[in-house]
Amino acid sequence: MPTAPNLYSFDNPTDLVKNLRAFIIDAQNSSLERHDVFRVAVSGGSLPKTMGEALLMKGTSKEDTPQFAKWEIFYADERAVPLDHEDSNHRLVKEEFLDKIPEDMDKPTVFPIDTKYLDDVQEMADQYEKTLVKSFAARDSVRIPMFDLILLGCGPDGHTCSLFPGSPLLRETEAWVLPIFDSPKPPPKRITLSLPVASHGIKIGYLATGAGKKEILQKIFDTEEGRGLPCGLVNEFAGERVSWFTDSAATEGVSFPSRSTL
Ligand SMILES: O=C1O[C@H](COP(=O)(O)O)[C@@H](O)[C@H](O)[C@H]1O
Repeated sequence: MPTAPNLYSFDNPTDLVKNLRAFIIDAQNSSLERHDVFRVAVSGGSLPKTMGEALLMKGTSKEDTPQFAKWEIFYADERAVPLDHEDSNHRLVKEEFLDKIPEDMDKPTVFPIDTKYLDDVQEMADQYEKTLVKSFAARDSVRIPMFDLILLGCGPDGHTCSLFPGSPLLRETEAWVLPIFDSPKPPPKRITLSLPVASHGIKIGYLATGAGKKEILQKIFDTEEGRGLPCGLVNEFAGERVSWFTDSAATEGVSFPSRSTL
């Protein structure tokens, strides 16, 4: 029976960024100790900017510094658009984070979608799953890949990755990566990690800030209905492995207990 997720609520953006950084570096250090690689799945939306700010802060020691040469970055979801398109999650991650890594630091290995398959999202999802199989199954012979860290966002309707409320995709138990042909939020064609994979990280971090997230956080943390939304399901399956990084504007009115230190 998984225990409850951690809900962190910070009074100012600096504290949030510092704590998010500590959370990511801690996940990195234990992964490198365990298997000398750090496999991370990242989302688009509001996450890449804050993730960039957190990771590009100067470290105070080797233990407090990202070892990007050992990082493998995958996408928790991606839109079926060219990599430089304004809707591309990869473009966001590149502009907000990858392009800003100082010259004297190593660069992570990044796995964007193969844009050869923009017109065939089923094939795009299958090919992306093969990319994951190469990195995970070959080394660990696993049934469901376990990322060292999954960084997620929460839409105002409770969607996470590109798993939307009420979607039949939420019932998937076998596939690792799924195609979406008719996303309720544009663009319609996307690929996404399936729910079993998205909730199977050693650590899972959510970023949800601002008054625009207030209603949905209240629903997810305080109501039965919210526990059935995609973000609520990740909370339920992963329990204490999930940590939410939020601010006071987003948690105003949430009864579920929050903390302001890791
Ligand atoms: O469509 C998407 O939205 C979610 C949530 O975005 P946010 O801006 O509300 O944080 C995001 O996590 C996902 O990657 C993206 O494709």
